[in-house]
Amino acid sequence: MDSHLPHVFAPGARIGVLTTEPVGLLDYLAPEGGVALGQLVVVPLGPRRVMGAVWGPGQGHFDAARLRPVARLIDAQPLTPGMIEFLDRAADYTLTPLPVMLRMALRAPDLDRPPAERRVIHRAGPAPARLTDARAAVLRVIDDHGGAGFAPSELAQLAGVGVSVVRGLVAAGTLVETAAPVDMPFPRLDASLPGKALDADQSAAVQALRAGIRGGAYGTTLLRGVTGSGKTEVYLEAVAETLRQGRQALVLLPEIALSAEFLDRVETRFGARPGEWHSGITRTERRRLWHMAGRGEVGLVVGARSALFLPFRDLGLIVVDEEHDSSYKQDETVYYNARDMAVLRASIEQAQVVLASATPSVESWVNAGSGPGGGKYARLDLRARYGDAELPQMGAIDLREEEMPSGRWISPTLAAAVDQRLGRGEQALLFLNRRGYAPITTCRACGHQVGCDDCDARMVEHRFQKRLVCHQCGATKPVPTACPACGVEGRMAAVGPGVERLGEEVAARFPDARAVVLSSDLFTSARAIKDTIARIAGGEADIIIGTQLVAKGHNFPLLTLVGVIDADLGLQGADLRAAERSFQLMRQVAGRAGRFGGDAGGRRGLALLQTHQPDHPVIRAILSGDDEAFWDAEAAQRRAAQMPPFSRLAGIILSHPDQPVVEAYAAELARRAAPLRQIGAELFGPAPAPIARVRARYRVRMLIRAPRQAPVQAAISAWLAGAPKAPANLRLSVDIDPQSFL
Ligand SMILES: Nc1ncnc2c1ncn2[C@@H]1O[C@H](COP(=O)(O)OP(=O)(O)OP(=O)(O)O)[C@@H](O)[C@H]1O
Ligand SMILES: [Zn+2]
Repeated sequence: MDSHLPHVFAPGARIGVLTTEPVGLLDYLAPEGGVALGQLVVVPLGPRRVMGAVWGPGQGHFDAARLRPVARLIDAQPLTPGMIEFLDRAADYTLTPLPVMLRMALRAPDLDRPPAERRVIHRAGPAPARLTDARAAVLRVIDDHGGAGFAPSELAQLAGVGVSVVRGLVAAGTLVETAAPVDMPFPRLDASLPGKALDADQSAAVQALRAGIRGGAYGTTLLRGVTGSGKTEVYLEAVAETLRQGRQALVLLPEIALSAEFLDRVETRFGARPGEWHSGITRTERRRLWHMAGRGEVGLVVGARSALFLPFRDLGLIVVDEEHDSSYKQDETVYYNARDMAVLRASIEQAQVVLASATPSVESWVNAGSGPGGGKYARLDLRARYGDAELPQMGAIDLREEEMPSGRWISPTLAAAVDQRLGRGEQALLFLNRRGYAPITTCRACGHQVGCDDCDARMVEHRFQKRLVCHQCGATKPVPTACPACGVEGRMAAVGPGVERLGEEVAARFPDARAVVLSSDLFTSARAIKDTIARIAGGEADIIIGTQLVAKGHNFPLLTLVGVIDADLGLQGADLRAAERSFQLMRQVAGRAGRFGGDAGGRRGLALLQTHQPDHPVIRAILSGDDEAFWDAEAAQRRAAQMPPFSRLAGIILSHPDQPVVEAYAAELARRAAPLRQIGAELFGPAPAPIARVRARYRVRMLIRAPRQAPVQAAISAWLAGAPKAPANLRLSVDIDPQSFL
């Protein structure tokens, strides 16, 4: 933002208002009393009234006589100039229309309504004597959210009942309706409470981060530390320093909805809980946090990727924990990577970024390295686990040499290791990154595999739900008893394992063990998963069977064995990140083992990888423990192949219900690619996407590869601006820095 722009506009001045409608920026007249830059307003648009934000002086290309004044101001803190610049630049970078970007930043309920109208429902007494299903559903929602307040209509909607049911429970005294303690500030976090005593690596890292924060300028640091080394402890000290400077901090976590443990740690360190921003919070909380971020009345926000678009008043620190995690990339509506947008936002706000990981992305590794392309980020290392906990010992189980009857996936060697832990009262985790019962349902008579009607995907049997489920579109159907292709009865068979089936095998082999299957689809709420994780940590299970849900960040003190059922699962993909992803996932899941050292009564953990390819470079790298060599080799390969971060990629995804229509249009686009060639970019495709049909739409992809410094966004804009009009119902998305190539 140019610093000479006025920050207040006099009454009647011509101003530019960015609306949340597709028309985007329009000129209006500043209202009586004037208006500040960034002020949220309601403006007339034709017969309607729409929301917008004052984005700067008017553009001028609009007849002054026809200008209309702003209808009214919204009672919220104006967006800061930094926020405006961030949204502008994020829109440019991701090639997202600016109004869509603004809508993302205003994603808090009822922003344009005065707060006085808010009424909320809380639990007040015991369940009524007459407890209908509808009433029980309401109480379940309220109890699942641990006492949070709901608007009556929101509560009814979440419970899938009419508002009258909620009113009935209020009348019965089970619930109470009160005026909402509207948008209360969050309790102050007390940074002066003592932190933990730090070891040498931790202290050195904290010193460096503190210095950066005190400097008050932009900087990004890769905080690399093996699992259990205390990265969290270190960045909490960076949060403390930020709070002491009077600025706000944001910690992004993958799977935040599940991270009860993290919130407890914040409370222990700072005496109060942070603001939370993720899909599991209520509308009331969402609205409150949005306003408090803008007023500077929440010191620390812990959130999912979209928390990056909160209107912080003065953001001094952004931590991206598990920075390599693919959930930071949003692959719909707005295609953005929260890690990269965090760096952008921090550079505008003069803030510090901490990227924390035991297994950084190759991009961050290169940026923080001393090799070609490096030097952009600082790097700090925590080299050992905290205290006397040791990293787990790693081993491979060569499945070619194990006796594996069909329908069994736990090798005798792994089973023996599990038995040993059971005998010692320790826990074992069996990891299989596949939800459901079996990935394939096939007919033994004709070989037909049951697929989704609308997608090019097999349907996955979920025995717990008694349905086949498409993991692309979510469609379900009953498991057929007769083959849908040849009609033969009784020959349908489940092929391959999912976690549910592995659960069956565990029950049969270890009948006395308490086993629990952890997979997101087996739980009805985030809270239910959280509770189960807490119970596991408390020792209420002997064998945990889980998908990647268990790989992330949990501390299970009794867990000393991790068995990876199929270490080959992720190795095959043609994806440029297949090796990297497998490596990260297996390192992370292995890192759950033996996190508590001798004085906690624990032993050194063991991680066993079942594989048919013990000599595969990724498996060898994991076994050897030489992570640096692995990343250096990955980076060298990317460089040789001119792949990111040594070049830039953009994906173009087109879809349409008719295959010839989308193919013809894509071919036409490809013929007109001169603006891309002008910047030295190459265009690959169009080609059918690897999943060529999703939700009954045919999908075609193109891939653009450009030199690192080339203005790829501008070239794509010019290219698409010169394209012929798209056929009706065609969808085109641009994915800058794609993570998924499906
Ligand atoms: N300085 C310290 N004093 C006391 N306990 C510590 C210290 N540092 C770390 N710990 C403890 O060691 C365990 C691991 O630390 P932490 O969770 O911060 O590691 P991490 O590197 O973030 O782990 P991961 O990457 O596996 O999530 C935790 O139980 C933590 O409380
Ligand atoms: Zn489908």
